[in-house]
Amino acid sequence: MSRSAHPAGPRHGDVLPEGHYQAPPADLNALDPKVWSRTVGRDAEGVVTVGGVDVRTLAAEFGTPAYVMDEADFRARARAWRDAFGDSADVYYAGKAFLSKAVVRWLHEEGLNVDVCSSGELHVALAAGMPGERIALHGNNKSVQELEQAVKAGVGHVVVDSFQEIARLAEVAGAQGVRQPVLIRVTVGVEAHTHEFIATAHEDQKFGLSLSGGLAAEAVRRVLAEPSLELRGIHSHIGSQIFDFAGFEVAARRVVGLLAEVRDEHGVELPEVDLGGGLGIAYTAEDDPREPAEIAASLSEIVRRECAAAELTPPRISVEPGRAIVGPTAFTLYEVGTVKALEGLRTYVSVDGGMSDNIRTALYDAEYSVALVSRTSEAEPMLVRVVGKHCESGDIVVRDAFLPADLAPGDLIAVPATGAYCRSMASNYNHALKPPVLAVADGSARVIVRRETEEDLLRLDIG
Ligand SMILES: Cc1ncc(COP(=O)(O)O)c(C=O)c1O
Ligand SMILES: N[C@@H](CCCC[NH3+])C(=O)O
Repeated sequence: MSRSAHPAGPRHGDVLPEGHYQAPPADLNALDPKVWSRTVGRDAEGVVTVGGVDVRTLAAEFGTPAYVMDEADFRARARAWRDAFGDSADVYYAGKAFLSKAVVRWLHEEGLNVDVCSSGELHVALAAGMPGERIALHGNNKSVQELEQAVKAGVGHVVVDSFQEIARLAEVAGAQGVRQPVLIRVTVGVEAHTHEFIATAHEDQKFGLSLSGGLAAEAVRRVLAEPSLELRGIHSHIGSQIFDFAGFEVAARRVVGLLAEVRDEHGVELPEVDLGGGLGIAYTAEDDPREPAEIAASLSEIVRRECAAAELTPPRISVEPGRAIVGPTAFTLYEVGTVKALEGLRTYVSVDGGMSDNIRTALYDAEYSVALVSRTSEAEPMLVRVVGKHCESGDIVVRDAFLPADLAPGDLIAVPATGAYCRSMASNYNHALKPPVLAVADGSARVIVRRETEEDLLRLDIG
């Protein structure tokens, strides 16, 4: 393995091109616990280990790129959410962040529920043994078939999102002779401080029924009029990767406002409120997420206070964290293929994956960090852009970061905090094969989602 330096790459102190980067970290070998999962560390030789297994062994045994998930960390985060809310609330893990049978089993064991938003996710949750009543079904355009499957599975909640869906679900539930519990998804009119594509509570978007426009109140009337539907409560999800709690505060106030209106108009006190997910995690050292206990205390207090003001019995709360549970538990392991220093600009480090295994940088301008993990290095910091191998110049994994200047082909690097919305949003662009997900714990690693193969691609392509 060559260890050539790249003297043309920018150095700390140079006038650097415009970008999102921060100053280089004091120690490039350090692994900031903010962005790396709990069991990550370096062994005596400086190789990064997770769950007691070193990354060189993982790469040799399972290949790269690979998503490496720290099972103990996943379970601990799931438990922390469960314990933070205790028996007074329900925690639904948002399966869209990442769903596999192993993960569903861990959630089941740790006492969490699951939210799904397609028949595919529903199928995986059921196949892994999650009881139907601990599953909630979301979606702004659920098909009749999806509704039929969900009702048949006895899902605990269908979260209805349109007038048409209320009518469709009523028919489906009626046909199966079931009274289906539902929540109504409302848009509370909050401008959440996050990327436009992942904000979901402002008025001008596809999700939910607006409170201010009266659609939510009309949805309540329609659900109450359907004998095959049981209105359990109201659902609000304001967006994703949110740090500013003010949005949740406004959302909770407005949702409780609707509960009071429903009581006044229909004489019914709805027993449940779901405040969705969306809590931010640290992708870089600049991010400061809140602990579940603090979040639980704030949300419960807001709902309690608003209910007291409206003279309502506080409803049972549910929340739907996805990213906040799975995001920090995994990193993506890549092998460096080429290192190209551009005089006066930056150094491009190409890895063996890219936008097909992490679309978030291209899609949301998301920021990530990166570290050399197969060894330590005392070389000076070099400003890099980590890019993939796709036929696309926007194929960027980490826009701006620092890696040691002696980085070379064959080195392993890892991008932390890729547990959420990376494997679940992976694509086959350029007929890339989706990487495996490895679960590592107690000194051993196993494949929980296998790597795709070229046969998989050809099996779909029936000529
Ligand atoms: C309805 C709903 N619940 C929960 C989530 C999970 O969000 P996050 O992974 O940001 O916690 C989402 C995604 O934003 C969502 O749309
Ligand atoms: N996929 C998004 C979040 C959307 C969440 C689902 N409503 C992300 O990667 O951040």
